[in-house]
Amino acid sequence: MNHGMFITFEGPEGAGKTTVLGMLREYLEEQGFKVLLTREPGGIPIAEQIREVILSTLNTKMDPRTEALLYAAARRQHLVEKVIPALEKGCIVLCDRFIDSSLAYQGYARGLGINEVSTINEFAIEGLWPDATFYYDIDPEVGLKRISSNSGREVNRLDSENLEFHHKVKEGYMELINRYRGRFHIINAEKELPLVFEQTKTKLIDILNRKMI
Ligand SMILES: Nc1ncnc2c1ncn2[C@@H]1O[C@H](COP(=O)(O)OP(=O)(O)OP(=O)(O)O)[C@@H](O)[C@H]1O
Ligand SMILES: Cc1cn([C@H]2C[C@H](O)[C@@H](COP(=O)(O)O)O2)c(=O)[nH]c1=O
Repeated sequence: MNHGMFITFEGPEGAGKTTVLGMLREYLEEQGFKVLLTREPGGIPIAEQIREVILSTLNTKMDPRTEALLYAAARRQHLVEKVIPALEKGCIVLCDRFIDSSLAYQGYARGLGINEVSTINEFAIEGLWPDATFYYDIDPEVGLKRISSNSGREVNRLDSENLEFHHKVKEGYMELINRYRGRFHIINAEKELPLVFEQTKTKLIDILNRKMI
């Protein structure tokens, strides 16, 4: 099997992941790599429908465990239908959020417990942890300001949580970075976009070179 690389991108709201990912895809394709850029929750019709249910601002009564299970269900379908086939074709899969979002948002910030949320997600991913994860480090207030000044960006149910929740999300990520030291690569996302992109690109090239040795 010609196995590609699975790279995930994480961070608080408005950190710049989606913006950098678009630039990264263009750069990697220019270098001749086969790339799949996708996102969670979503990336395929079933998971995009689950995304609508989770993120609709109308669904204010959603129980935290229901929320965690829906993210895990969307993850499972997206992996089976899209991510695994692309990896089998040797693609570099760039995924905007993955399991660490569930661990930080549902496990830590919602208070369900990182270990508990990890258990349901291990059932969903069957051992397919990312090869590497980029964490875009930003003060949640700065990220939320970026989102509110972007008129094209809808504010979803999770964005609308209070500031305390968003600070907890960041704390949750700090826990994960301690837990999975070798996998995480931290990028200062408060810098200017060209610098954020350059730092990501340099680290990613290093990761790809090490894999090819
Ligand atoms: N380094 C940067 N400096 C200033 N603004 C930025 C930077 N990177 C991205 N932005 C802007 O911030 C906003 C949010 O960026 P983006 O959608 O890429 O973030 P995100 O991490 O994907 O957010 P979310 O996970 O909440 O969807 C956009 O308007 C984008 O143009
Ligand atoms: C995968 C995943 C996501 N979330 C949250 C994080 C964001 O608030 C939204 C997704 O919106 P984005 O604009 O695509 O970043 O969902 C979560 O709480 N748990 C997860 O597993």
